[in-house]
Amino acid sequence: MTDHLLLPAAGVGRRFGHDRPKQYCTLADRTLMEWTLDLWLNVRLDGRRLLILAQSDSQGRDIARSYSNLDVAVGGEERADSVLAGLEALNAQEQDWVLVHDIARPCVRVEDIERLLDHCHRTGRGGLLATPVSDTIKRRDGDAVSTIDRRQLWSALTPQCFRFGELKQALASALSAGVTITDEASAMERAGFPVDLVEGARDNLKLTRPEDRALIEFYLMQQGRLEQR
Ligand SMILES: Nc1ccn([C@@H]2O[C@H](COP(=O)(O)OP(=O)(O)OP(=O)(O)O)[C@@H](O)[C@H]2O)c(=O)n1
Ligand SMILES: C[C@](O)(CO)[C@H](O)COP(=O)(O)O
Repeated sequence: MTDHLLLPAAGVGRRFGHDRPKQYCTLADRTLMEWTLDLWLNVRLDGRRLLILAQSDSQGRDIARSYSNLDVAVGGEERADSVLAGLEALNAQEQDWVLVHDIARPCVRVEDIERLLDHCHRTGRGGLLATPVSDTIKRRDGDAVSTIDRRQLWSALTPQCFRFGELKQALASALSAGVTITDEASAMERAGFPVDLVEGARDNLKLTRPEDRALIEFYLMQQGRLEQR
């Protein structure tokens, strides 16, 4: 079996509110995209690496050209459409493993990625990096507010790692059924495939809102990847 990597990077970053997609916001001297691509250079994978870009994204194509062993595919309307497009472009063997990682998560730790991959290789079961919820969680239903027991609640991170054939089938089935899919695991759960959680570090933050930027810079400094200011 071979291990491949898909990097969804075809979003527009609406919640970040920038004049350009958030994957092109700069942290020190590099774009968010480059911080994440650089991190993955430290992960040994024997398969293909695919950066999934918006159709008209010339900046991403320019960046991709400066990385060896990085191919480009065109994404779709939603993240799940982009991942499915990436799987179709990958055209791997059914039993190959596919890691899917948000380009917007530059602080993921190599050791966490390796632990997830090792879990999948050892058990033959797919899974995802996740972190236990630490806040008290509320549900609001109209004017009614209630508290949800958080002892079984986890925040899903990426990468998420599943077998190529099963993931492609599960994602295609969910999308054709019109189901809203925000991560690969939810499509696999729906299809009845096993999904395991592998605890990952909480600093694997996704750049989503403007206030996340300073925290990601801090985490990059904490990890020794960005010079302390
Ligand atoms: N059609 C899409 C939408 C999102 N993504 C990617 O999926 C990852 C996680 O999605 P999210 O954080 O939601 O990014 P955006 O969709 O860009 O953000 P927003 O929802 O605020 O527009 C990002 O790396 C994003 O580039 C993608 O490849 N294709
Ligand atoms: C896949 C993901 O990172 C898991 O938490 C997340 O769902 C992607 O962000 P989105 O805002 O849901 O597209």
